[in-house]
Amino acid sequence: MSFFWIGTKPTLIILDPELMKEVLSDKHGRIQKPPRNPHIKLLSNGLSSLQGEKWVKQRKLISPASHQEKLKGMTPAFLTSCIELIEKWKKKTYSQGYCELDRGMIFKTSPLMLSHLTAFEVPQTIKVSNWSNSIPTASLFNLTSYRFIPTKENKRRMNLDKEISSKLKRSDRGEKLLHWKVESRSVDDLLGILLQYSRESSQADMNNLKTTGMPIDQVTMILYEVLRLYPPLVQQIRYTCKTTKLGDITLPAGVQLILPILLIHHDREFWGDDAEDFRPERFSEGISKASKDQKVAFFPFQWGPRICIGQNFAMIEAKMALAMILQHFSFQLSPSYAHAPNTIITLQPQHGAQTILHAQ
Ligand code: HEM
Repeated sequence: MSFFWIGTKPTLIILDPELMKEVLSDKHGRIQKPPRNPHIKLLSNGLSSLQGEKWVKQRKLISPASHQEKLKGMTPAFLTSCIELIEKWKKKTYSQGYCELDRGMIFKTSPLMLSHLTAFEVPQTIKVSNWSNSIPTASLFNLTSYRFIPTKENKRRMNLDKEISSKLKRSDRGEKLLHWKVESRSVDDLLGILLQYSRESSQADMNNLKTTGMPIDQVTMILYEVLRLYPPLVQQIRYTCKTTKLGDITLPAGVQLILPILLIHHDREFWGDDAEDFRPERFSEGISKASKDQKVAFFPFQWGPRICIGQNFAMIEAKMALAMILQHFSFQLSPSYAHAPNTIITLQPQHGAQTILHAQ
């Protein structure tokens, strides 16, 4: 633990994963998330920014949709999305057998993805990928009214917002979703909508995926290792709102707690001398055995009651997408790629992730 001041805020950086878990597991309202500034609220005004009773209510409402069993039923919908993407890439590679892509292709706003994210009320994945250029400017001018000034970036953001809303309104599923949101009906309704999506047409591809025997466990391992080296959220901030005992020390109210996820994910003390290397095999026996002394030092989805509600969803979707894509294409970094991870709310490649895609 190291203690210092940021401006007028007494701040504690927590470097011990056990203490980090303690902070994130607080159920007594002693430790909370800091209030968000209005620009961040624009990006994400759903569950992740709620506190107290409102959070408890909404989390309870959404939780059933995030359980593994429920999500399994959504595989046809995931598959359809992947097939659409593969078809698009096949067209691009058709003439030369390869093409160069930049990041963001996967996050092009497919109706399915829109409905997923809206369902959980986390529009940030889409919005961050599209708005990333506007954020540094916004954070420079940390003024509540800045977002209303009709700058080029603000206009782009407003248009994107309109586009997303109108896409949702146009599609049948979208209409149902909006209805669902307005009336707060059961989450099962939403899953029903997603399940209907192309159930029959994608069954053949599901069978195909099974017979080609992709080493799905290895795909998992790869995803974990990527999330260890490049966790989308590099740190979490909390603050004590009451006197709080943490480990051996008692903190007064008003102490800012910084949880440096990225730093812990790269710490040799927990991951060994090869902490900087990309070595998916370290997860071959699961998360708890991946780090030294079986201490869990892996927090890409956070921990405790506010753990990412979309983690199963994200992992299933990513696993399936990767397994399917690798059956049709191989990847190679483009010579124009420059490795420069950068944080604009989430960790992302500053100059893009130019990749050469080869049709198999
Ligand atoms: C690799 C992908 C993802 C990662 C690494 C990730 C990570 C995280 C993290 C670290 C948090 C805690 C944020 C905080 O407390 O400030 C969080 C919260 C959340 N995530 Fe994710 N997430 C991912 C994908 C998703 C997806 C696909 C969804 C929805 C379908 C989702 C929905 C949410 C929600 C609703 C919360 C707020 C939970 C709460 O406050 O109770 N996430 N996520």
